[in-house]
Amino acid sequence: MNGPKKEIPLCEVCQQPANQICGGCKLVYYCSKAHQKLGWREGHKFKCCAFKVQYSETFGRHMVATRDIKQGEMILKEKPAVMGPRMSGPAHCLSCGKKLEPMKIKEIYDFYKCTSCNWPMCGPECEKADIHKAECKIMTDRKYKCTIKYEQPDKTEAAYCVIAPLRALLMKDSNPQQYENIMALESHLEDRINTPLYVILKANLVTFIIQVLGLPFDEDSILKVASIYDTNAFDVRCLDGSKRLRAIYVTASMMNHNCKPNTRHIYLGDNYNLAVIATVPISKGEMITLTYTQTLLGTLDRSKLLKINKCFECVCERCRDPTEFGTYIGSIYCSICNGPFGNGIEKRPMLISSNPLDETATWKCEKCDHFILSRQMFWGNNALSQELMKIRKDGPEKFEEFIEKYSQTLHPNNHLVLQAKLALLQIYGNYKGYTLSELPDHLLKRKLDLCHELLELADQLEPGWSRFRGTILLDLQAAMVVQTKRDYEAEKITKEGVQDELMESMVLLQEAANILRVEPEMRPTLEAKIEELTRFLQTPE
Ligand SMILES: C[S@@+](CC[C@H](N)C(=O)[O-])C[C@H]1O[C@@H](n2cnc3c(N)ncnc32)[C@H](O)[C@@H]1O
Repeated sequence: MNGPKKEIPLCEVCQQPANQICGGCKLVYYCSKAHQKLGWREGHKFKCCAFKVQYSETFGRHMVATRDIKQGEMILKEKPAVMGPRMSGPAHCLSCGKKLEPMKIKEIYDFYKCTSCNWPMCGPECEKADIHKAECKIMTDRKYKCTIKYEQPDKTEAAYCVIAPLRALLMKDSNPQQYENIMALESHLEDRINTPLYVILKANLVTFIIQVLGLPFDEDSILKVASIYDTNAFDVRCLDGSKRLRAIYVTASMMNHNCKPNTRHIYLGDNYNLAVIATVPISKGEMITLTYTQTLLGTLDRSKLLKINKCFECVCERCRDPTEFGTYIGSIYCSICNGPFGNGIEKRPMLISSNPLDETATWKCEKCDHFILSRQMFWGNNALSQELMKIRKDGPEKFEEFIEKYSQTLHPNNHLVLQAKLALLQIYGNYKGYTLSELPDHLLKRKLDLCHELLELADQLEPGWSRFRGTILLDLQAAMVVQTKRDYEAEKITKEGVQDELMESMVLLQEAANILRVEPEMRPTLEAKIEELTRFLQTPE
């Protein structure tokens, strides 16, 4: 594994190498105390540390803006306190987290293994990486050898569940202050202790730490660490999805959830530093929030996930609104109003929850007396999501069929329809045989319509500079450029018309670039697109 490149920080004031970090925001450096004072007077006092942590009975600890925060501002940048593989999954390298492929060793296929503890790794460099040293020594000293071997592609290995907690526990000696910080995070162990997962962890994780490794921890501390991960860890992702890690960021852990969040987060560099970015302007005193779940789920599903995974009941504005800001994302059409007697002219009435904060509440028609029980809604949702999950993502037909098949029940913004539309958005314009230049006119129009529909929804549920809006804008402008070219070739628009439409695309592209350019891996794509469109604007032929 190549070690991360070390960038030398530069002084905010004189741009010379600097070694003093601002203690408030930990984002900027100075070469001296004098320049720190100067930098503060010259404006850093308005930018520094935009939040504080407060406590309330309802929300526990939570982050609040200490000043007005601008859209797109980086509120926090933080190193992971501890990082490890997810609970289970196919074989991954314990050092860099990369998914492993087997190789042929003495006529059989297997992974490269650490020569000391036998855990699958990328190779000798990862085996020697700092992150793996302490755990490797303990396992080796206790003569423990990992038994994972290649059997079939993508076989899920449950053994990974011990590594992340072990790393946190080992910090008690190696970094006691950070260990204390981690142990002071919310755990919800009391809520989880009797769940099937924790019964299993009691058997294997606790046994591994105490009996196999002989470490001096009690059952409670071991399970508490596992539960702290479950409550606070971020699922670290890399763009190509080849790494499966989770990490705890102590300060970012203070961010509470909201179903219409005002931040998004990204991971920077090989060290997976977390950066939190304001997606909308945040006023002084407002809570700084992120989403712990997916915004494109209805309230029934979101609240179920939050209850199971994060042990709380969300009562945010969206959860209290039976229409979810007028999107009706969790609703279905009323089968009576829309049945054989529906006139098809008026807005078709929907079933909405009679009390969205109560998952057992009935779902009632907005117009007539028809209602269904919440469990019927759950069953319906479950059955259709199972059906949707089974659709292979190798072509658009089955997704289009799904939308058509349920069009009398599921309205265009229903969350199940939205999942199908998101899949279509990826296929149209990207998949082989469906690239933008290959799309026939009617499918190019379909792609444009999908972008507009999803953008409208994003404006309600993930407004501003969310990644969701950024990627749809990027998709939309690319499709618009192709449409413009076709319209010009078909002599549907004049040269002036081309210029107008391309300018419109450029505006969208600029907005997408504003949103996405903080993500280092997006920069080359954005630059190439801007250059291409600029060239095209100058010489449309
Ligand atoms: C990552 S922690 C956030 C910090 C936490 N509030 C604390 O005091 O340590 C996640 C936990 O915070 C609480 N929490 C987060 N968002 C919440 C919300 N919107 N309403 C109520 N509790 C929330 C839940 O207990 C959740 O499991």
